[in-house]
Amino acid sequence: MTTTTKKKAHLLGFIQHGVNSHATGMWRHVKDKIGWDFARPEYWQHMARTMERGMFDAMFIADELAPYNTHEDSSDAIVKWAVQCPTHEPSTIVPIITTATKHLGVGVTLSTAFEHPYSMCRRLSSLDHLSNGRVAWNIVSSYSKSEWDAYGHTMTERSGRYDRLEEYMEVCYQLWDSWEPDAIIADKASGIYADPAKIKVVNHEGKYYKCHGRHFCAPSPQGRPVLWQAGSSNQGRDFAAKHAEAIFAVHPNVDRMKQYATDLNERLAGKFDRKPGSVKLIYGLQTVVAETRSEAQEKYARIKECIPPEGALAWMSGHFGLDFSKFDGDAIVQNIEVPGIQGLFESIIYAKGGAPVTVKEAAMIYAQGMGMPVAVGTAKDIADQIEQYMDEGGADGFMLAATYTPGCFEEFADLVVPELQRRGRFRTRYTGSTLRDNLLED
Ligand SMILES: Cc1cc2nc3c(=O)[nH]c(=O)nc-3n(C[C@H](O)[C@H](O)[C@H](O)COP(=O)(O)O)c2cc1C
Repeated sequence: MTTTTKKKAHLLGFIQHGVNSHATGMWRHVKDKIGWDFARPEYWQHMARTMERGMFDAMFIADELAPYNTHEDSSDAIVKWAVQCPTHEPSTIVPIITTATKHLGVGVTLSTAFEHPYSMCRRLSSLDHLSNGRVAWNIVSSYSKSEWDAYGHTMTERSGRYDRLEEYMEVCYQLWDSWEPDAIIADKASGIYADPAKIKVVNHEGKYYKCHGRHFCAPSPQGRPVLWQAGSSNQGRDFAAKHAEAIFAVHPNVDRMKQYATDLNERLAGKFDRKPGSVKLIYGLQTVVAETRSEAQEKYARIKECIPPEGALAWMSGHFGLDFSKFDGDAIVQNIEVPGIQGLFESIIYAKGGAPVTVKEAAMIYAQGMGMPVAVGTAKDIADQIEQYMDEGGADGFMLAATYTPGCFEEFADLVVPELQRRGRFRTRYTGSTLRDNLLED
């Protein structure tokens, strides 16, 4: 008789370096950040230790570079309702998180749009050194007009952004791979620190970038950060299948998850000669856990009460690059095309299994957790749902969207993690020494 071992889940805490993450209005929840200030290191140290106690793979920090300004051609509603605003620079908290922990990784979202690959590589190599190899990079290229306005550039359209991103990665790989492993001699007697013959000068003259110089950092523990991606258009999926080691996707139900996993595996094998299943598929999930189902439903209702309708609509306008204030609240989203994040818009379109969703409904669904499925119930209920998404939907793990913090992660670590461990679906100790080791293990 053969027994098949079911795969174990990977877990990440999905947040922003700001007053509010991805559940709009959560800053006003009675349990949010009691005694904590998001702009102080103690909060991040506590969040990090909580996630490490729960044996998460990493904390994953989303980012955008400026408040959205699509809604009514303004960022008023965004600042008024704290819609991902204020948000501080994400890489500044990486060393705080990694010095408070031994194993927890950090995924950091950094846009390529306004930064040269040379300084991006230097920053990421430095962070990988300081964290002992626990850094991932969520590669984004600025989908929001507000970012281009803030940096004083005209926004390029999607295909141009991906074209440029390809070249960006080419430069990054050259820089990260330019030091041979034995380039450092550090011979005090002769005074020779490194062998120049073993450190390539990168000479890149491309359509978008020029780079002539040596990478300023010696090879870091992981060599390069774990490469993460969340592109969801056709081009975005190809980019992810070519470059990513892990993907973050949001799908509201098992069927959509299954379709996505099949599509990705076809791209991996068919277009990029990579093994199907070799890229970790991490799906967004929001959880509301309690000792009883009725208590969990009660909690969920309190969370939803915090959402400000205007802030919800403004967030949707920001993510999808379209001014939803111009639409009738009863207009059907299935009839609307958006220029912004395609994959997340699909999570709205399929929010009711493909049945019509109005703009008004969409805004409230989206504002509560970016269109992710919400698991509400006891630890057993949530573990059942997690197992189903893994066994039927192809998930390798979950990006757990914050509600009130740090409470939602404390509750998950205390209640859901032990249940998953009892079922053999989650690690009971960290086995790897780097984020890549831990994340890529089965
Ligand atoms: C689940 C998910 C999370 C994302 N998080 C971010 C983010 O934090 N910052 C950002 O600038 N873009 C983010 N994006 C945007 C994408 O990485 C990508 O740039 C955008 O979707 C445009 O590419 P696409 O048209 O291929 O989807 C996210 C997208 C998805 C699907």
